[in-house]
Amino acid sequence: MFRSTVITSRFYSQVSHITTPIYYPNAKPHLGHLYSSLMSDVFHRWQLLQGNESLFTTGTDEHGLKIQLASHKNGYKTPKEFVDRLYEDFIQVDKAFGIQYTRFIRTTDPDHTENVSKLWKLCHENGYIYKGEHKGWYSVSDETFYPESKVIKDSSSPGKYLNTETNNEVVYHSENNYFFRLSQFRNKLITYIKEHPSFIYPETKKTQILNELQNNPLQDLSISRPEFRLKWGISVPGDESQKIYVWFDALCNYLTSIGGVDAILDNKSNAKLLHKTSEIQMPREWWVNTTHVIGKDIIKFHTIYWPSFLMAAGLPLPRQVVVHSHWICNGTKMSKSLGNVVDPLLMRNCYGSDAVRWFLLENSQLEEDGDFQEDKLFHLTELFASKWGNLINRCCGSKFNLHRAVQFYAAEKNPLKIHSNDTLQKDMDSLLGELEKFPDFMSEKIANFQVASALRQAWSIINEANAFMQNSKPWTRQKTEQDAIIYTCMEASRILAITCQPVIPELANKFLDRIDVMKKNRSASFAKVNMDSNYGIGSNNKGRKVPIQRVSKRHT
Ligand SMILES: Nc1ncnc2c1ncn2[C@@H]1O[C@H](COP(=O)(O)OP(=O)(O)OP(=O)(O)O)[C@@H](O)[C@H]1O
Repeated sequence: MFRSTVITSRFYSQVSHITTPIYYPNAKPHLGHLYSSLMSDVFHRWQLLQGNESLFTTGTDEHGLKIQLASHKNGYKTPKEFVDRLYEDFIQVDKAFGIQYTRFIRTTDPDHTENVSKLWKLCHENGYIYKGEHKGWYSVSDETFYPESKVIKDSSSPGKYLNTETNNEVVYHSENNYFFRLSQFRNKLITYIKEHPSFIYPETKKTQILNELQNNPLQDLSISRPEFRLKWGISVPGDESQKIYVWFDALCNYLTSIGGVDAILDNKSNAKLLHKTSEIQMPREWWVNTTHVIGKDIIKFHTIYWPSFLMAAGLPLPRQVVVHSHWICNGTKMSKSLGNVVDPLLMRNCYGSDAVRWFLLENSQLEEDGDFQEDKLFHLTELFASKWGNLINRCCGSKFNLHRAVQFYAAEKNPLKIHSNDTLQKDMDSLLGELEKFPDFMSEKIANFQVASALRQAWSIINEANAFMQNSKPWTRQKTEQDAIIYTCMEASRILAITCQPVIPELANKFLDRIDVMKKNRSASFAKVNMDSNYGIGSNNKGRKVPIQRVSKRHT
């Protein structure tokens, strides 16, 4: 399921690999899944726009008891038939929203199952896995054992118990399992996190995990389940009576997707592990430049369990784990199990994929839960049409000549001047100044996964350009001043559209098409004032289509 063919890493400092969590295909994806994928997609597209090399992997976590039970409940003959049907829903959402992954990994892919066994064997050979008896409170829904201290009686159902972390039901169990010596990693993790202060991001999440590690000893972790209870999983190497715990299996996807354990250890491409058409050279370089984007619900698995598994296997750790907050609905986390979800496909059909993409990024903050409001999404589509679309329509009106303006100011490099009006000159200089700063501002925000403020800044520039157009009345002015105004406003649109391509790939390109920016002039290096001296050729011709249509609000 690779999309590209040969992936090289010529500039090691400029390679990056970004991942989403692999999602559990036990029900259709919702807006929360799209959000994690979108954050990763924007980061990946940004790297490509800069001419850097980037890999982006996402996928589905297809083993485990929850899938086994859901498949049975939904009347499927086997869990494989069930996941074969449901993973397509995730691909469909990715396609609908232009999520441009380089690999969609499924944990049932043969290279993955082989790779999980390898990781297990390494941890075992290094003495970090042993067999023992496991007693405790188990939640089927969370596939996790909880300590006694986190178990309470369910006040609404006598005889039932709940865990205090997720509020899901727990039952008391005793069984033989394999254990991972997690307890041995507490100090190693504390040291690593302190020495690599950006490993867990944002800062508050780093502090949370450090506090947790400093205040609580780590218990060894049960990493297998008896086959009679969990049929749908990867067998423990050398012991068919046990299946590997779903988190050990799932987390390993991040290694599989760029070549697997052996390839990373040897730092050689391992064609055998990969799909035949693709090859990743120097996989270790990609691995150490890997960023995991995750929701805060799975922070423990990615910042405690996963680094410990890697250390146990003698593998290096990824660069960073970026933890985002949740989209909530009716006061609680939007989740498949609760069903309190917003269907991304429905929103796309009503408002378009790019509007949803921009909306999710502009209305979210890494550290605060977000509330989805359809009214706001609709309002955004109005802004695209009435502010950005309208600015382009006006400058591309038949009274003006954008190409002439581009030639005069970009090609011939004449100074942009409005004579005898200091206020307008100031407005123009301010707009050009904002434009010069915008791409770097966006770059910094994308690197910090805080795109909202950059998108708000884009609106501020569009508003400034609209006000400048209105106040300067280009239709009343002589040619060179008229051209200076039209040119400045369309430089705003051009630079913003190039820079915002990773966020609104379709719409940005429609805007660029409308002002006849050549395809080869849409990379990051062109996002500078006066950088393109050859656009706008047919933009003021009569009969050109508007780049964006208004949409109606959905009746709810
Ligand atoms: N409400 C949400 N807001 C933001 N991200 C979410 C949300 N729900 C899921 N995600 C993303 O999906 C990941 C979890 O995937 P999962 O398939 O377990 O979703 P889920 O809806 O929580 O499922 P379930 O209800 O079955 O536990 C999160 O870590 C996050 O990346």
